[in-house]
Amino acid sequence: MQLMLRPPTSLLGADRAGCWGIPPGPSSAAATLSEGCWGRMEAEEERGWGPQAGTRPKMLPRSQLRLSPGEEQDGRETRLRVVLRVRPLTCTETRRGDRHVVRSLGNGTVHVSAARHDATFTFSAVFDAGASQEAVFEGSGMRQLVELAVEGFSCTVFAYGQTGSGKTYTLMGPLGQSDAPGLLGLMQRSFSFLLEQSRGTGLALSASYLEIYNEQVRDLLSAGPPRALPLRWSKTRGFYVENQLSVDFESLEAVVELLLQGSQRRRTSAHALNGHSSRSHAILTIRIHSRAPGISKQGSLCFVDLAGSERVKDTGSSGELSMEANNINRSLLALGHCISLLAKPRGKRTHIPYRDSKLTRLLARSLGGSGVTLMVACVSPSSHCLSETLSTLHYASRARRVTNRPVANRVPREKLLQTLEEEIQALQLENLSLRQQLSLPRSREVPGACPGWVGRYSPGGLHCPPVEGQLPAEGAPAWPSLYGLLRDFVVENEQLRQPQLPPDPSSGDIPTIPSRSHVPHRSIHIPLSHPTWPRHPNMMPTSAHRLPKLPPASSCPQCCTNAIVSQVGSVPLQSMAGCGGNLMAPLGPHILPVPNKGSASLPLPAQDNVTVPSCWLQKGKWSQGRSWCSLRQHTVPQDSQEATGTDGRVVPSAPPWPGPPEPRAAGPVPVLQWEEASEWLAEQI
Ligand SMILES: Nc1ncnc2c1ncn2[C@@H]1O[C@H](COP(=O)(O)OP(=O)(O)OP(=O)(O)O)[C@@H](O)[C@H]1O
Repeated sequence: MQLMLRPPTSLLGADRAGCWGIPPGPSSAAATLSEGCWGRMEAEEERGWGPQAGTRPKMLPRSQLRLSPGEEQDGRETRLRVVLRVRPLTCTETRRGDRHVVRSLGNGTVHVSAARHDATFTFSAVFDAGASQEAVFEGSGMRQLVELAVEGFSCTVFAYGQTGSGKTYTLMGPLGQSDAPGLLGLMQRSFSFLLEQSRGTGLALSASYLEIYNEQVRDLLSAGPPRALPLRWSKTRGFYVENQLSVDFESLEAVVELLLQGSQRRRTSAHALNGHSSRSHAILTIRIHSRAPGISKQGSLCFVDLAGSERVKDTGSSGELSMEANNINRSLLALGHCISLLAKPRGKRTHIPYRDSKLTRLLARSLGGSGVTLMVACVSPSSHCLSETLSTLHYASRARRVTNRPVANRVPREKLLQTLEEEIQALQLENLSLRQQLSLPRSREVPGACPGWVGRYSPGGLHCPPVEGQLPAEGAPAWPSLYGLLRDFVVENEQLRQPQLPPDPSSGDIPTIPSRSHVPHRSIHIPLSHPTWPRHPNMMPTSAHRLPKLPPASSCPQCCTNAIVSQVGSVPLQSMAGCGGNLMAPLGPHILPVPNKGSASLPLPAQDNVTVPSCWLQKGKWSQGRSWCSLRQHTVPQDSQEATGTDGRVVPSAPPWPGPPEPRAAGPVPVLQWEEASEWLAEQI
């Protein structure tokens, strides 16, 4: 699909033609943006930057939008950017003889005039009825928002306004009219720009689409009758929807098709003010995972098409329609309440009642959180809608005072790896110092073991290049090996400290143990019952060593074939968990299982969502796509769950996963979630 971002004049004419009355006054108000990043734009708006009537939208130089890998912008207070769009009068309004009561004065200012209501409001940009879809895309700052999402920020654009004020039109344009590219909305233009950005940069893109209908969260992409999905909260992720379907895409056609499919499933009805009124809030989220080597960022771009506020007497709703309207109004009220509280200076803010509605829970990050947010307020210029218009304008003005502290999202895996590496390094240094005190050799080199391993994890050389064939390749999951190393160092540490332990046959060299008072004591938390934890009655560390949960390596049938060799550590391993006893290494180097990239046992990012390739959405592939969910369950062999080990040998044991301490039977167990692991690790270290 070719997206023409600058529509021919004829198409713009079509946009304005027909029933739509174009008001007199300033020509197409396209905002002129300051040059700089999002934060700078806001600062300059404060100094009077805003839309200039009649000027062409100006694109920001890309170089100025790029954030450095250090993200020096992170955490800085940034205001919500609020722009206003005034739609043209509809046929009905024109026929009725409604007057224009909303006029753009330029410079981001809009004037509302009516008998007893005369008011002026200022926004970051104002688009009057003549503004094209392109002008809104360029002038609203949407392009910058996409760029920030690519940089790892959680970006949200939400359209707010009375029913029939043009929210859906602004975000999606008239859906299904692919022959009129000039009418494409912010979404399609953003997709197109995003895909342009992703070319050759290794971005992985996926989309999810849900609606909040009558306070129920429903997946718009999953097949079958809509069913409510649970909304959960976690310390690291905040509020999130569990089991939401997420679909990978690589082309504009694919994502536009998803948008179309989802929107067709969304609840809509006709009422007096809109023949195709949305009865639910819709949230389409694009997740952007940058796979560039070095820095791994995970941004998101979220489009929120709020259902319109409505006065039941105006819309003539009754029965189901009126119940929907009540739910819509209630959630918008909760949103307004949060915005009012968030508009206060940070020091004076009280508790923000995000939990009052599903909508505010899902928007928590975008409002007062760590995201970057654009609000497009939509109004009708009609005198008939005056009070609703004023209400929207007040609402939007208040939203301008809300501030966020945007923080770019790094993939948790990165943090996890970094923390593990730091722990390993610290432990290694400590063991070295213990060995010095015991007059032992500096390290227990095992003849024939790979030198690269030690090189990489020597105190000063955590990041030395790996030796080919012995370490995980670039992009391969390194952390199972890091866990193995950490465990080895912990065991060695305990051996060096505890005289009653049997000497390590591989080194045979632990003479005396210093008293604890002589050595600095470190506490590394490792779950003793972890499958890779070597069980020995005498080897139980006195400090509660606990490692973050790991998926049982046993689940990966290939892990043995992909084993890597470690020469660090010397615990007499009878067998390694998850390798069915094949990895016995009582005297030699440890063999640590490295599951294949993408194998079922590996924790994948974003596991709360079920990700399927977009092709599965095609007819006939749904069942396959859905059943993929169940791949997240895998089997742990019985032997890896037993913990005997009274003979001084290390025997694998079943790990009690945090939660209810039920003994787990052999069979499917849940795969570790990255979020859980990193969360727990963060808590423990
Ligand atoms: N800027 C515009 N130019 C031309 N037509 C518009 C514009 N804005 C809205 N419309 C038309 O107005 C009608 C109502 O718009 P839309 O459905 O987008 O409103 P809405 O705010 O999403 O309403 P609801 O909240 O009820 O879903 C549609 O027919 C749409 O095509």
